[in-house]
Amino acid sequence: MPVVRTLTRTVKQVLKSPVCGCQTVTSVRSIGVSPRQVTSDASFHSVSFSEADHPRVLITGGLGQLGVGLAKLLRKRFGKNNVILSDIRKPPDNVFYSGPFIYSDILDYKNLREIVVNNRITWLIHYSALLSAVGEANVPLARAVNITGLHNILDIAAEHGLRLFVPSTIGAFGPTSPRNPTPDLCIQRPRTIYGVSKVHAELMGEYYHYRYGLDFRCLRYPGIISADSQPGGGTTDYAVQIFHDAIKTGRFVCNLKPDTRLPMMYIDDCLRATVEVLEAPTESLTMRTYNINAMSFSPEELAQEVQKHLPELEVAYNVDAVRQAIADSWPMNFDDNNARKDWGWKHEYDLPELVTTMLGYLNPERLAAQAQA
Ligand SMILES: NC(=O)C1=CN([C@@H]2O[C@H](COP(=O)(O)OP(=O)(O)OC[C@H]3O[C@@H](n4cnc5c(N)ncnc54)[C@H](O)[C@@H]3O)[C@@H](O)[C@H]2O)C=CC1
Ligand SMILES: CC(=O)[C@H](N)C(=O)O
Repeated sequence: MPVVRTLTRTVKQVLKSPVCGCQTVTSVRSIGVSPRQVTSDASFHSVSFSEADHPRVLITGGLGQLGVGLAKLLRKRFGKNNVILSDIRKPPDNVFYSGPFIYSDILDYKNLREIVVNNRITWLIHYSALLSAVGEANVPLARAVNITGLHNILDIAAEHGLRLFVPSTIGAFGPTSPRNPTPDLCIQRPRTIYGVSKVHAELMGEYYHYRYGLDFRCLRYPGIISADSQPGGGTTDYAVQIFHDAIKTGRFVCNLKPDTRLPMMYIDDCLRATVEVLEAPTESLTMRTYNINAMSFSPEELAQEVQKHLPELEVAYNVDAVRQAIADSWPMNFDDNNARKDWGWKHEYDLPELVTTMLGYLNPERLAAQAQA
């Protein structure tokens, strides 16, 4: 009975929480006899009113394709020092000097908890993961990072009353899911460790939400395309590489078949969606995991669009069997009507806009001028 009372109290506290998610709740790991227990009212600093206005954000796995861009966006909104990037890799100079950075291995529960406590974190954005292709190449590591790491994140978020964002992916669906289009709720039987771990994250996050009142928010991202950051080993990476090769060598060898259609999105739309769902009023969220989408195309269609700007571009195909099998099991089109209806999701970049923007950004003259500035 005391456990039930604690949980009921926890849920009530969370429901009463302010927008920044600055409430403190009882440790989930402490529900048993965990030595990791901290008291629910542990408070090491007094928080002034103006500081409490903004969330204090920690981004895990922040040195990958998406983290640095998200930190930049959030720092503009909440102030440089309110957003901490973390990773297990060494940050390049430009990242290190642009705002707070901290080493954090998500497999180290105590270290993670210390960072959250010492920095009075209120929003946790959990980007650490091994993506689809690298995950298949090292299943034990993918299982550890994507599943054990997530357990640490969930417990710390619940224990400290954080608002938790964990991205999922089109890869959370499999060959038995409806593929054209794929709705939010349908069969999910992915055949990659990456997909399995993301379905696990969706379900565990939702379970912690309903069981412990955790403010869990999750978007299923399509393949993300960015100019100033490199993808980390996924199946959709070709859609970034084509731009670099088109400009550098005028020749691109694609590792997927020409007609492999997948949902895709420009990074600015992805990061904006992330901020929007994080800021959405609780009552607008009828679900905790949403599909979001912008466009769908095949390598052939993308190449044709790039060739409108760079007609000399030559494209050849050398199919990678692992990536092709993964892509063939993923959605071709993504149904994101619930996100549009509930919290007003609207993409800004379609295929022509994406290609113009990517080529404009990677224009050698622009990059040279930027390097000199
Ligand atoms: N980029 C994309 O196209 C998509 C990304 N996502 C999700 O968005 C999130 C971010 O994606 P990206 O930035 O593209 O990933 P990425 O692979 O580029 O970066 C992941 C980061 O996690 C870090 N990491 C690995 N092990 C770690 C550990 N033990 N502790 C702390 N950090 C660790 C890596 O050092 C890396 O910097 C991931 O969860 C991914 O699944 C979802 C769908 C599409
Ligand atoms: C779509 C994703 O989740 C990622 N880019 C991958 O291809 O693994």
